Amino acid sequence: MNIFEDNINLILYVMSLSAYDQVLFEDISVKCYDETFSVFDDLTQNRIFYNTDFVVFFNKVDVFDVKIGAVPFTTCVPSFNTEWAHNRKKIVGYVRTKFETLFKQNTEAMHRKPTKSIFRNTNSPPPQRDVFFHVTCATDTRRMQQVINDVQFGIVRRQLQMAHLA
Ligand SMILES: Nc1nc2c(ncn2[C@@H]2O[C@H](COP(=O)(O)OP(=O)(O)OP(=O)(O)O)[C@@H](O)[C@H]2O)c(=O)[nH]1
Repeated sequence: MNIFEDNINLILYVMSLSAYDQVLFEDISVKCYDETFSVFDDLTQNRIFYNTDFVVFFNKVDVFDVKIGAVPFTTCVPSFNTEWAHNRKKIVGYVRTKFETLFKQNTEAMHRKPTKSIFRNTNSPPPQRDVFFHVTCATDTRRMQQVINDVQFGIVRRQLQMAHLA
């Protein structure tokens, strides 16, 4: 990954909620969900993003809703409670917890081990960042506009808070 800026405020991370039973086109030995968690893990470990907020979109929920009626989530996670294997709320909760756990672990690791910024010759201050989640259907443009507005509002509010103006 090549990054030439160190003042990135926000990363929009889009994952396909409906891909729980799919594997990568380029490598059929890798499950799409494993890849999405792994890339998020890499990004949130990267010290360049020590002050960067993340917004995770659980996208393609419309496709997910149709699929989950027929294909249980245990296809992806065999240990998942079979009673909830068709339950969107429980599944989204599970996926969200996975993302939150990675984010928390990696943020705490940055707190424990401050290192020199690669851009400035100073120690990085403790990370001040957060993660937010939205369940989306990108093709529903009206609803997406509301989500984007919420995200923009969140960015402005957070910048004001960091400047102690809100
Ligand atoms: N039904 C539905 N289609 C979507 C949604 N988001 C994206 N798509 C469609 O999925 C296709 C692939 O979208 P891209 O933006 O190219 O995403 P990609 O990551 O390159 O491709 P995929 O791995 O297939 O998602 C396009 O036809 C999009 O219109 C969604 O939330 N619901």
